[in-house]
Amino acid sequence: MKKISLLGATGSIGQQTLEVIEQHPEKLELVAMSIGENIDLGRKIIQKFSPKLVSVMTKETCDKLKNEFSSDITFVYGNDGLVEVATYKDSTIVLNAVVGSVGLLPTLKAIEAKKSIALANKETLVTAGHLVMDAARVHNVSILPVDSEHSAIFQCLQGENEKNIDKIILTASGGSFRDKTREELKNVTVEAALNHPNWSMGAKITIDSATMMNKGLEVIEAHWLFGLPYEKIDVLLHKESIIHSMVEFHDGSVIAQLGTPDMKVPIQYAFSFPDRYPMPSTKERLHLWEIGRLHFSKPDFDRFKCLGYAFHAGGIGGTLPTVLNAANEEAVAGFLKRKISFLEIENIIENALEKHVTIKEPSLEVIRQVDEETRLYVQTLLARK
Ligand SMILES: NC(=O)C1=CN([C@@H]2O[C@H](COP(=O)(O)OP(=O)(O)OC[C@H]3O[C@@H](n4cnc5c(N)ncnc54)[C@H](OP(=O)(O)O)[C@@H]3O)[C@@H](O)[C@H]2O)C=CC1
Ligand SMILES: CC(=O)[C@@H](O)[C@H](O)COP(=O)(O)O
Ligand SMILES: [Mn+2]
Repeated sequence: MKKISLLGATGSIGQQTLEVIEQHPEKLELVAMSIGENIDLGRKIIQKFSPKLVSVMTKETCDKLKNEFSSDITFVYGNDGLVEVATYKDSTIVLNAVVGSVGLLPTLKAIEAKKSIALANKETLVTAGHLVMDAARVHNVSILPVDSEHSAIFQCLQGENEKNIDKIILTASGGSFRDKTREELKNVTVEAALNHPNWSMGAKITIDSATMMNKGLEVIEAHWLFGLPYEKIDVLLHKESIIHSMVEFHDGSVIAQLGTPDMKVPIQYAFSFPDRYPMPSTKERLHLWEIGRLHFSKPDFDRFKCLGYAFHAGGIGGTLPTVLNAANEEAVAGFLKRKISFLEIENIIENALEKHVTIKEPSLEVIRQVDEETRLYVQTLLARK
């Protein structure tokens, strides 16, 4: 039985993780979880799964829920609460599905507590990949990718010698506006941006997908997970999201992982690895004859500027990816609140990157400082709008 701590149970990945747990009750059990602001959904999850430990965002919510539920359930709150869930004594694996760099500290603490990490929260690796991967090495802990592309690459690499990799090829749908020109992007709405062609996901990642910052974050995530230089990481536009990514080896062979666009597959693989659990018989399988044709093209870096910013920040390293991530989180929040236009997201990120003087090999304290300073800088820009 795998005992799971789930960070971000009320989100898109969190909900799909709970479905996977329900589908395999003899193998998977939820023992601890965190929720954000969605208290109503949180209540329903607690009633259904009876976790032993629950973290919420505020003391007020914590006190309220303590009065509603039996004393068998412990309630905690805030960033310390996230860490308590991540390090809960009875859990063996932590699935981190919170959004944003708030996921960094719980990940590091879970690694120190020797929990396996199933990582959906890509911002953690973008912000401080060197700290996370070093900690995983020191504590001999596995980081199992949940992000669909990285799970695909991880699956393609099973039984392979990493020295034979020529490159990895991350596929990208191109997001909600993949067929629009830059001129047409000037007046796009939040609603249109939230309408991803293939995946149903949380708001922040759906906007990232539309700017292609999602793919940029994934390039940096891949660099850390697979220990590859940026020259060996390619991005390929593939609008159907059927091939989830590929690895090209030095004998010219290319191995790909395919499947319908369904996050429950990589979530489940992170739990079942190195085994595989069967897919429920009710679930639709991949029928390539129904799809007919798959399409591929190279991304245009002038069209998708965020992709270029991510390769640049990743290549320089140090604190620059921290700035990239924090500026992006704040700019996307500003767009979702309708303070700025879609194209202003990339202008803000470019400004923040240009202004920053990179610090090499930053400590956690420096990462936190740079993250906070960048957020304040972007908030100042947003306040002028
Ligand atoms: N959705 C997807 O298909 C994929 C997502 N990912 C990555 O997985 C992560 C989660 O994405 P997704 O599920 O879409 O996001 P959602 O926005 O749907 O969910 C985020 C979760 O985090 C919680 N949360 C948000 N802010 C805080 C905070 N400050 N403190 C504590 N909890 C918080 C939310 O709580 P509440 O809702 O209760 O406020 C919710 O449970 C992201 O890093 C994303 O990039 C990667 C691949 C695919
Ligand atoms: C499901 C998943 O892993 C997302 O990160 C997805 O890849 C987003 O799609 P694009 O960024 O390719 O549009
Ligand atoms: Mn992805």
